[in-house]
Amino acid sequence: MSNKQDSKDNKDKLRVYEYAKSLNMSSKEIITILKRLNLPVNNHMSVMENEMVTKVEGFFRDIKANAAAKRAQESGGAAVQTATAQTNRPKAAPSVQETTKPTTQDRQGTMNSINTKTQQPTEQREQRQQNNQNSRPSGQGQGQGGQGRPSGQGQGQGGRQGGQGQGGQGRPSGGQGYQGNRPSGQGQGNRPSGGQGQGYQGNRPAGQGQGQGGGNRQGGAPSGGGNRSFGQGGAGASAGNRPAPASAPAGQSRGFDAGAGRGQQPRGGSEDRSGGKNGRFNNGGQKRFEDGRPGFKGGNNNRGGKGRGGKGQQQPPREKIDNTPKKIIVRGTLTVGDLAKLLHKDASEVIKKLLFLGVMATINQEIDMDAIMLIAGEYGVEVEVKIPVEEDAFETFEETDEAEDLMVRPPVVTIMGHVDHGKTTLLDAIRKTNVTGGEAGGITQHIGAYQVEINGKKITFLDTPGHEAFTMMRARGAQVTDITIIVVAADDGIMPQTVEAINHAKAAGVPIIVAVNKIDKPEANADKIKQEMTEYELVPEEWGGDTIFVEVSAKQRINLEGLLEMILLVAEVNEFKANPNKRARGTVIEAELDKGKGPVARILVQHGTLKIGDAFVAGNCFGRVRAMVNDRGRRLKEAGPSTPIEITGLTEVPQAGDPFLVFEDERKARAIAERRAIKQRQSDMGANTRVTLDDLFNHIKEGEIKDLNVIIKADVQGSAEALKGSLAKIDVEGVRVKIIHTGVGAITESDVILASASNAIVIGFNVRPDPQAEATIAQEKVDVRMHRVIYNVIDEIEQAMKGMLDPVYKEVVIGHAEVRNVFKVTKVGAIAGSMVVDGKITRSAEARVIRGGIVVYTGKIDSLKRFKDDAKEVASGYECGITLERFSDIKEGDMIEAFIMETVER
Ligand SMILES: Nc1nc2c(ncn2[C@@H]2O[C@H](COP(=O)(O)OP(=O)(O)OP(=O)(O)O)[C@@H](O)[C@H]2O)c(=O)[nH]1
Repeated sequence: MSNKQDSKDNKDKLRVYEYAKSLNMSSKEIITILKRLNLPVNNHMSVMENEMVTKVEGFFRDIKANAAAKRAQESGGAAVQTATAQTNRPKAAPSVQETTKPTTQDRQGTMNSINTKTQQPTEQREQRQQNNQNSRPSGQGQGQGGQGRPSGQGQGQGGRQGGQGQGGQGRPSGGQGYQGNRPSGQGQGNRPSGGQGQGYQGNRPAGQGQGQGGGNRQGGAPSGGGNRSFGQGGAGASAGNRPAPASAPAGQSRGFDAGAGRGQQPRGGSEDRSGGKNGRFNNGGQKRFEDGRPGFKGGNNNRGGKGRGGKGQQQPPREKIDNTPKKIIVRGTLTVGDLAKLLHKDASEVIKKLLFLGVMATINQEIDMDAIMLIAGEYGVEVEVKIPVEEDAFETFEETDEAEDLMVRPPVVTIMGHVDHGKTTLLDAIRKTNVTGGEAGGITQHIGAYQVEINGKKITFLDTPGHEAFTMMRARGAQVTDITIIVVAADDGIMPQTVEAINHAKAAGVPIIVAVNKIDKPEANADKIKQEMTEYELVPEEWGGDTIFVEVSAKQRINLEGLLEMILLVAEVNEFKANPNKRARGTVIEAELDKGKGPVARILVQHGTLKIGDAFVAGNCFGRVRAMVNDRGRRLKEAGPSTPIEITGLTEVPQAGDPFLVFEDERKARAIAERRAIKQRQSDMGANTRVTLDDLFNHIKEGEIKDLNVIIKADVQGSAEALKGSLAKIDVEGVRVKIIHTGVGAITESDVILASASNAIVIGFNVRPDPQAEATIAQEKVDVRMHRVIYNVIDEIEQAMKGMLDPVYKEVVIGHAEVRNVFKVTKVGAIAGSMVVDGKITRSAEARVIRGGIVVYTGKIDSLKRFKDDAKEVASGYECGITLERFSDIKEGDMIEAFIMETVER
């Protein structure tokens, strides 16, 4: 019971938003007013007690009263009239509330709904209808109205809303319509409840009262020239309709009010319309209300007034409650309606402003950023543009930095060159050459890259020499290297891999420094190297080119500083910079599953600063930086641009070349990583079915190709790559291996699901499935093979692939028998009495009959007999009787050739 009661109470409670809606205001506006009145309010759901409603209404009333007073002061006679009108009004208007309330019909509606919740709507509608009917017929009003406001008036209200009585005004008829109403208005005067017309006017109290007063007067007066457009229109009409307007002051004033109301509000048109639809008077009310809220539509009102020719009656500026926001946040384009909402303006107002800017737009039309800026500028509102970014594909965008935020960062260097030319020796020599102060003697740790310091400046070297790693990174979209060093042994010269390295560096557009190594060797000839290099457009500076050549000996540690200085010089010229004061972004250089630490990733921070505790996404994995160590094994709290570090705190093992970005929290990082993983899987699966033009011919040529889809999971990236390479080389006719996914770390549930969806087998190399994956494997019946030796994997796959092939058969002729006699036996057919002339004839063999060199039959042997007994086989030199399946046209002299189909080993 009590619950019911509660819910009933709840229902009966008036919430801020409901109240605001009833006034056609925003909750924010009401909240602002409530706060201004020191009334307790939290948000739009706060309950509006009756007392609060009263106070708010009092507030409106005060505003209007003030405005009225001002106007009264300013315009003498009119004021008197107004006063009269007002004093009259109470009589006409039965309810005090109505007369005193500054608000609108809407508001009344609300009040009604609170207090009485009654018949008004119906009554209104009826009235409205009357109005309409009344209004239409009469021509006068029109004429005047028409004159009053050039074009607009009729329109808005008139035309369509004619329906509403007000509309009536819109159209000339409006005036009349209204007055048509009047009668009822008056009638209402008599009937307390009736009162919309009155309510209407009642609401009007001050501002409008005045305006109308003026209007009325004029209407009433012989001169009748309505000063106020509408009011006048109305007045005129009313005058016309009603013989003695003056005698019915209240009525007039109302009539007027109404007229004025509309007249003043150009906007009214649209609202009227809606009102019209609802069949309520609310519109009128709204307009009034708007009048009442000068800040809101004051401008329009004024304009409207003028438009309608309110010559003499200049409306004094009204007080405004300015609820225009100071700043709006815009994400991309907006519709006019949305912009209007953001600006707390009427859409029609915005549309009008757009028109002035030369843009014709409807409420639902999208407007671009420029127009948004202009409109907001018109209201003095600041616009903050937030362009939403595709955070899932975070590697594709990068925050732009202001020039002043950028700071010089260490260059990142990769060493490339031919086998045995000394890459590794050089990397090791450099690592030892210069140890950052205070860290000498620190145990160097392999983290995929290291830093050295020379002349107080740092250089970062990627530890994996060779262009394969370099290009693999690049293929994965990671541009990590700033400078490449091409090592050439001075005793050897340019070799194939030297050329490849040059081409890879050039393709990446990365500056090249040539290190001519092994200069200690007696047979070293640096000039020969330089000469050869010119063929690849690498011309030494001393020969007029722009390539830096440095002669070094990695082994003897000769001129290593010279090389480092040259690196710094190139870096300086290229101005490698980054903004250290933002979230970290980088690239995974290596990653693995460490037995003790779990997944670890070696990362090169490229932008921003990575800190302990940062949540991040690396490829399709996510995590929170638990610990960070540098190449000296030193624990770091943060790492800036170009710093290589090893981090723990990942949930899975990412891949080398994966992009890395810090996000505000782990939840977001997880969500992004998961979406990236799904996307990747989808594209992996899509890749299976996708046929490119390049591929098309192969597909056609291969006819029905068979793919063995394979997913590789390995303990380290290197093994995964090695397996991938070896499997790709398996050559079994008609079948090929398709690696659909490779990864480092345990076999996960998502691997198994991918395998199941793409009918793939999973190869685990030195890794095991995790517990969830185990369950899914059983459920999905996925073939998972665990191996520790690469050779075994290849062998197993090769076998499996052979098994997939359709068996290939070869025909083997086993013997011939010559037909010597033919016996026809009823029900049996023809028996060929034959002599086996070579090989043998077996019961299970197939046979063909050759007559004069032509095959006349191929089929199966039906029976083979030796005398009367069935025989399994009959050897050469023996006679036998043979019948053939469904063939009895055998003739003497025919040769029966027996053959079998043998499977061929591949
Ligand atoms: N004399 C002399 N020998 C050198 C020098 N630099 C490297 N070597 C020797 O050259 C051989 C190959 O050196 P690595 O550093 O392994 O060459 P690499 O280019 O890394 O070779 P891969 O790793 O196979 O690609 C080793 O025996 C080194 O000792 C040098 O400056 N002078």
